[in-house]
This record gives sequence, structure tokens and C-alpha cells, in this order.
Amino acid sequence: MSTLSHRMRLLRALAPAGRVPPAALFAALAAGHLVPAATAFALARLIDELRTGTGDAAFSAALGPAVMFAAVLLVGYVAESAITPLGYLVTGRVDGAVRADVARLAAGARRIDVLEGAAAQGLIREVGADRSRGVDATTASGAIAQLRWLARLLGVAASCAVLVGFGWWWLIPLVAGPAVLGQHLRAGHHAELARRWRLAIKGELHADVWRRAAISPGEGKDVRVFGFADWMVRRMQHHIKEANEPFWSYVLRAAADERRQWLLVVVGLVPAYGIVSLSAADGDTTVAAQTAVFAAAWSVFVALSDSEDGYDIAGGLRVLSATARLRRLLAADPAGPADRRPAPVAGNRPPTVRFEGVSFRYPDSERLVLDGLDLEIRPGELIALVGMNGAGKSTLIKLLAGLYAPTSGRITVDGRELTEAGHLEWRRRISFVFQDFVRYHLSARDNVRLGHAWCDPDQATLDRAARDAGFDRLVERLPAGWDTPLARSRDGGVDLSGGQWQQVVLARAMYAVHMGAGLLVLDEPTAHLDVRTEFDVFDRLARIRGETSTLLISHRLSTVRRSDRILLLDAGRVTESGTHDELMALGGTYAEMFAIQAQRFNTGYDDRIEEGDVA
Ligand SMILES: Nc1ncnc2c1ncn2[C@@H]1O[C@H](COP(=O)(O)OP(=O)(O)OP(=O)(O)O)[C@@H](O)[C@H]1O
Repeated sequence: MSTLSHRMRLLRALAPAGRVPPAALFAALAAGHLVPAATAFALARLIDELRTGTGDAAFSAALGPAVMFAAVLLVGYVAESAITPLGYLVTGRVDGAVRADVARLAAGARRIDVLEGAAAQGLIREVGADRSRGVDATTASGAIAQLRWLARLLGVAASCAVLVGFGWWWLIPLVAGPAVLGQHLRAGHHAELARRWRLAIKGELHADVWRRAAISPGEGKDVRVFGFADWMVRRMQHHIKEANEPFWSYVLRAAADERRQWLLVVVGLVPAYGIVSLSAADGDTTVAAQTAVFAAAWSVFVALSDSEDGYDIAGGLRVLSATARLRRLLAADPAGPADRRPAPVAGNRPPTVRFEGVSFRYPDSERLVLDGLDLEIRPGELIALVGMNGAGKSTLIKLLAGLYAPTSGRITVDGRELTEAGHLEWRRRISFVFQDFVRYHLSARDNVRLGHAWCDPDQATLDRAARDAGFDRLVERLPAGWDTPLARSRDGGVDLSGGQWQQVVLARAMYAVHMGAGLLVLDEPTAHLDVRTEFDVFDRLARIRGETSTLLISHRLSTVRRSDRILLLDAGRVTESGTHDELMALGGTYAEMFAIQAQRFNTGYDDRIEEGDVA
């Protein structure tokens, strides 16, 4: 792509700011850059009138140029004072749109593995337009620099016109040549500085971990209990220093170089001024012309040599190409994030899901977590998936959700392969409780309705979902019922216990089911629940059997024993499958695990098995 089309892309990036603010900003910038040439011209006329005329006639003759001179200064002042607020306005709108775009891109990514990678996180930071996080260039800073560069060219053209008008056109190459050369030399420094900024991103990401830990109440518990506040701050400083030192050391070198380059650049201006002065001394050039030529030459010199625009433009272009790379990397859903999708159809049929020879390894990992796994979830079945820690249970459901793609093998839904293109449709039919669920600082109602966020909340269904999750009793006790914010940091908000939060996310998943999802996937949904609530929840799950398929992951074998089928995951495959009684009769790993839990209960170590459930 040519330089011109790159620069046009930057100008097009101003679109979110509307038409008027960028146009007004350009007008102000242009007016500011035209002031030197206009001043040179007006000043020359004023001096001319004052020098040649006498008495009242001179006064009258000088009045026009004087008013013109004053008007030029006034326009310059007004333009200067408008540039900053207009710049803020344009920056706010353009970079705000970029931030929203990045959020949309990240949230709209079909799969999550790329989002977890360092490449995507680095790009998100680079394009994120957040200067407070060590970002040196943004789309807005580049686009505004491009406007300023155009305004600057206008100013240079006007000053050149003054030089031509006074017959000193040949000073233009003398002054402009070294100035342009100086800019060219600086561009090398700019490129190196930008490269070092980018290298600093990795260290800044590390420092972020500790910045967050320092200010977040959640992580603050560990910091206080284990007493590692000082260590944490030192660690943060270490990463910041490590990230920024190469940059700052280069800044010093570049500054020293620039001082030397300045001498080179001034070389053109000094003889230019000398020649004009000699001509004035010989009487060949008037004082007025000399003044105008001095001012115009200086303005050409400054406009061409003393500018950071090149750096900002290059930065803006870099951000645009990083955005394009991010877009490709995240393979964002062109339809946008999930809430643009059509609502699921109520009463979706429960699907038949098959894993056929599915193997999976995480990116950058050698180890196969799933290894040729075969599995079928039949419509309306309540299946339990059990296995040791790290066996791959959560991984399996992440594949089921389409958050990762199998390394080999395939997953089919009602006989159709679950490809990336089919994810949106598929996700309308499933509902999840993830093990590492998110506690949104929203009202109780909003927390639950997120299970079906793209429609207005349906209160009767919310109440039903709350009952299924045992959350209804808690809602009644909340100070503002469903409207209570579930975070003490919000006005009138409350903090919930771990088990109560689990009820919230269960209610969210049940809400999605009642709004039409045909498959419910629960990863340790009751780990924090007391035995009675857990029992009730399982009862509810058992009641929707037939209408909805349920895949339940749990370490509590007393809960899962009532499932239609229990699957044991070991070494990346299903190694045992059957009802509780069948697996007990088999006398394999499941039977052994169950016996250990039962024994613990009998000896009083474990509360995880209901008394009556122990065989
Ligand atoms: N995002 C990830 N990147 C790389 N490896 C991962 C990632 N998530 C999990 N793993 C690895 O995959 C393996 C299986 O993890 P998974 O969370 O699926 O186990 P699990 O059976 O759900 O365990 P648990 O019962 O402890 O919840 C583990 O060895 C884990 O280290």
C-alpha cells in the first residue's frame, strides 16, 4: 500500500469523531500555521507604510496594515486556543471508538485460545488507546498528527509564497533542504523509539499483574495474610524498570544526536540570513522585505525541521495495522458479539452430541489432555463426568462450548460437525456453569438474566430459575430484592458468600435453560453448596431430565450416583461408563473412588456424602 493510501486510512479513522470536529480542528491548525506567513506579509506592509509616509497621511496609510497585523495575531490566538479542546474532543471520540472496537473484537472472538495467548494480549494493549498503560501511540494521535502535517504543509506553502513574492525564492531550497534532511535523520530515531516502546509491552503486562494485586480487594487478602506487599511492589517496580530502561537510555542518546543534527540543519538558515542582510545593507532590499523574508524563512525552517508529527503518524499507522492483525488473529465474528444474535427458540430440542476420536492439546503445550476420546450425550440424559484433578473434564466442556477446537477428531451435534461457523447457532442451545465463574458487580436480576441477555428479563422465568438454584430464599432476604447490587462497592450493595454466588450462577444457567437452551453443562456447580441445598438442586436437575440434557461434572460422588450414566475420564479417554450400580459392580476406579469417599464419611472426615446415600 502506498504512503498516500496509508495516510488516507489515518484520515478515515477520524470518522467516529463526526465531520465537524475534525474539520474545525483542521481549520484551527491551518489558521495557526498560516499565521507566520500572514504576519510576515502584514508586518512588511506596516513597516513599508511607516517608513515611506509622514504625518497624518502615514498614519492613515499604516492603519490598514496595522489592523491586518492585529487581525492576524487575533486569528492566531483564537486558533491556538481552539486547538486543545477540539483535540480532546476528537481524541475522546476516535480513541473511545477504538477502545469499544477492541472490546467488541475480543468479546466477539469465536474461540478463546487466541485471546489467552501473549500475541493477542500484546496487540490488545498496543491498539487499546490507553496512554496510562504505557502506550505511546493511538489512532487519534496519529490521525491528528496527519491533520497537523497537512496544516503545516499549507503554512510552508504560504511562507514560500512570501519568499517568492519578495523575490527570494532561491532561499527555499537553502533553508528547506537541511531541514528536511534533519527530519529524515530523526525518523530513524523515531522508528527505534517506537520499537523499544513495543518491546516494553511484555514487561508492562507483567507489571499489571502486581498493579492489580495491589489495588484489588480480592487479591488483597493474600497480600495481607502472607505479608508480601513490599515484595509485590518491588516486583512491580522491577518489571516497569526492566520494560522502560531500554527506552529511556535510547531517548538520551537520541537527544544528544538531535543536538548535533540541529547544528547541521541551522547551516542552511545562517547563510540565508547573511545574504539577505548584505543585500539590505547594500540598499537592494528594503527593511520591510528583509523582515518579511526573515520571518518567512524562519517559519519554513521550523515547520519542516521541528516536528514530532512523523513519529505520531508512524505510531498511528502502526496501531491501524495492529488492529487489522488483531482482527485476523481473533477471527472475530463478523456479526459482532453474542448479543446481536437472534434469541434462542423456546423449547429447543435437546441435542445428540458426539465426541468422535477427539484429541486435544493446549496451544504451546506438548501434552495431550484428551486422547482419542469417544463420548455420546443422548437427548434428555443426565450424565455425570468424574475423574481425578487435571483429568481434562473442564477442558472437555470448553471444547463442547466451541471455546477451543479439537486438535484432531470431531464433535458433532445432531449429526452435524461443530465447526467454527456453527458456533453461534450452537451456543444458543447450551447453558453453562463454569468452574471459575465470574462474579459480576451487577444487580441480582442482571446477574441472572445474563443467561439470556439479548431479551428483556422475564420475571416469572427469573423466579423459576431462582427456585431451581435455591437462590429464591436469598433474593427474599436481599435489601432491595432482585434489584440489590451484588457488590459492596456499589450503593446499597451486598457481598455474597461463595456458596451464595454459586446459587446465582446456577440460577443464571437455569434461566438460560427455561428460555430454550437444550443442553445444560455444569462444572462443579455445587462445590460450595451446603449438603441440603445441593440435594435440592440435584432434585431439580433430575426433574428437567427428558426436557433438557445435562452434563454434570462433580467430585461429589454421592450427588452423581443418581445420574442416568456416569463416565470416568482418565488419561484423556472415557475408561468407565455406566450407572452407579454397574460401575460399582465393575469394581474399577469409580468404585474405588466411591469407597474412599464413603469411608471418609463413615470415619467423620468428609461431609460430602449424605448419610442415607452411603451404600
Ligand atoms: N488454558 C490452559 N492452557 C494450558 N493448559 C491448561 C489450560 N487449562 C488447563 N490446562 C491443563 O489441562 C489439564 C486438564 O485440566 P482441566 O482443567 O481440564 O482438568 P479437570 O479434570 O477439570 O481438573 P479439576 O478436577 O481439578 O477441575 C491440566 O493438566 C491443566 O494443567
